[in-house]
Amino acid sequence: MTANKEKKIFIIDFDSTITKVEGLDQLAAIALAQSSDGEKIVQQIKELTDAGMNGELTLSESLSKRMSLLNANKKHVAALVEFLLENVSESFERNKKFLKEYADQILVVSSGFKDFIVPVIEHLGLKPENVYANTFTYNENGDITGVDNTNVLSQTGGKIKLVQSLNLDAHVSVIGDGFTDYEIKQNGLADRFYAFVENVERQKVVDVADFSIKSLDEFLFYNQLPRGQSYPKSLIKVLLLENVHPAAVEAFEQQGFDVEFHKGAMDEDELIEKIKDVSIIGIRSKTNITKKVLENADKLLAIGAFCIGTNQIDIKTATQKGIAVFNAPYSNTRSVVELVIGEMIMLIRKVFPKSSGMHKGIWDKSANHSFEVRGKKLGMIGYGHIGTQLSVIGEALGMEIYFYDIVDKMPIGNARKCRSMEEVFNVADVVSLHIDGRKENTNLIGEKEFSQMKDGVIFMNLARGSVVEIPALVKALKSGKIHGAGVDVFPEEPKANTDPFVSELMGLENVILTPHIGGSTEEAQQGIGTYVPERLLEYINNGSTTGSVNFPELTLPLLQNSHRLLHVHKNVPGILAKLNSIFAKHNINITGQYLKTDETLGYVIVDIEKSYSREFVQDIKGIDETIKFRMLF
Ligand SMILES: NC(=O)c1ccc[n+]([C@@H]2O[C@H](COP(=O)([O-])OP(=O)(O)OC[C@H]3O[C@@H](n4cnc5c(N)ncnc54)[C@H](O)[C@@H]3O)[C@@H](O)[C@H]2O)c1
Ligand SMILES: O=C(O)[C@H](O)COP(=O)(O)O
Repeated sequence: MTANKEKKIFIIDFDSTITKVEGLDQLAAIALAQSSDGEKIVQQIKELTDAGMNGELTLSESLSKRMSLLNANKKHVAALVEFLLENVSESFERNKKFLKEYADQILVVSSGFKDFIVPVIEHLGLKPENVYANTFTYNENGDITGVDNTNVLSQTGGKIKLVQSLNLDAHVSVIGDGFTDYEIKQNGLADRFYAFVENVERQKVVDVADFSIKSLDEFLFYNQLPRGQSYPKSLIKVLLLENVHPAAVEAFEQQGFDVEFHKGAMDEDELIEKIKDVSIIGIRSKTNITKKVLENADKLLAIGAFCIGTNQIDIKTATQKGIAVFNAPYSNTRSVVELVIGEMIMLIRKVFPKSSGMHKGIWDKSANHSFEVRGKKLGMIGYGHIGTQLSVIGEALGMEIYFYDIVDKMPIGNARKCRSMEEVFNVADVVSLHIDGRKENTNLIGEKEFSQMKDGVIFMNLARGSVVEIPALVKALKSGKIHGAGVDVFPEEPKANTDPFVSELMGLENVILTPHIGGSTEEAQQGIGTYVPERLLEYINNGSTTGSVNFPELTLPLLQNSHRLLHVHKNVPGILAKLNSIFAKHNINITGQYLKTDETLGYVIVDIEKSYSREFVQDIKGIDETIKFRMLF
């Protein structure tokens, strides 16, 4: 092209680019909703659309075939407009400011129809006079009869002819999802073609594109244009493992992140490979984020444990690398407590052996060795969120509560604090573990501890598999020392539901085995699926570290009319002075400053006026103790 490169024109496709769907397909779905073979016809129309977009059919062939199948009128078009307004691509909705500001330079060129395009682009602040598209023809009843055939866009090669006729003397960028969008560039009428894959990815189109973009934000970022996101979220990879709740996937996708979801956990080798381009990872209890994994995680900003326990994460290394870790400290507390109560009653009544007998035709009606929980002593090791909640409900069932915690805890209700585990073991009819999985707790309960318990005790572990020596538990069960056990967590757990489970506890009488489902209720998972992404997004979008398990906690005001500098550094004396001297050297006007430190980390947030130089940013990054540095605006 020989053109005035100073002037920039943006040609944007409509269907599946500005909106999430193809307008004509959707019109067919609306118009044929009541028809008996409607679904079949809609499918045919979709296939014809695709064939046109992929270049397998000429556009006029695709359009005329689709029109002959369509049976729509003005009422359906109005319903379509309503639908499209609800289904504008997220990144276009996000960047209305750019669209409005650059409206004179944006041309919407589409083989769709002005009848539904114009109301949508007006909603985005674009100009109707800059829309080049087809129009329907209607009869006197308002039924669509066809297309205005005099419009070049109804013909094969229509977009090329149209752009040719515009004689654009400018640097032209085309953004679209279809092959016909690429053809504008192919015919020398544009400088760049961007394949837009936020809604649909057509390989044939991606293959010929100069760039493939997952959002409008990416286009604006590459072209240094005003945008709603300082760094396009579609370039930020979020890896969600272990079947976290769909609410989590939705939370990230809604904001335009590049989300990858897996049902199972990943082992170390897989993770080492995967983590390289991941910025946020979401896991549950089965994925170990080890030192080796973290050594390969140079882009990683945050880890979300979609559960309570964080012992599967090497927190020390994460902190040294300036990676913030979040969890859901109480979203599944109640679910665990309910399972403990349920199992405790089943175990003390010996319900499971009786039930298994019944399935084999054995009728064993007897009260022998079956008890109520009322009046019994419930002993807990660990009196945190779960322990205290269990304390309340156990007491409501008429139990006496005893507990031991390494931290001094206030007893709830009539619960009694013990000074050692042994004191609890000596007195309890039911022992339940509610400690965390820190290294020091590995094999905390073994032969010695079981021997300190009362004969015929009920033992429950719904905390962590690593805290109990399984051979010792098996021995105590076989000897009758333990009357029944409920075990939900194991030293070795399958990574996925398809992997087998093996344990010495299998086949023992009055032992309830559950596959680590203490926190697996719809309610808990829904709560966690909302809570953890909220924390992660607050951190990524705003810098707030509310609820972080390893970062100094700071809840920051929303960023307004400033740029925010987030500086994570080793907590040694003099960093603030170094930062301030750089601000002074570059004459930076500070509009807000926040600082929080703990033993290892310092976290400084500075809001500054928008103008600053590249050298200023380099100077900040150059501070020796810098661990991580980000700018938000
Ligand atoms: N089975 C499941 O699905 C499931 C679900 C949720 C939580 N959990 C496990 O339950 C654990 C407890 O959860 P929480 O929310 O109550 O955690 P929490 O952190 O609120 O409470 C743990 C308590 O244990 C105490 N503690 C740690 N080590 C101890 C020791 N050796 N002796 C005595 N006390 C000790 C701590 O001081 C703390 O008060 C979690 O860490 C997690 O591992 C399992
Ligand atoms: O730490 C927890 O919250 C529990 O162990 C539950 O873990 P999960 O999410 O892997 O079921």
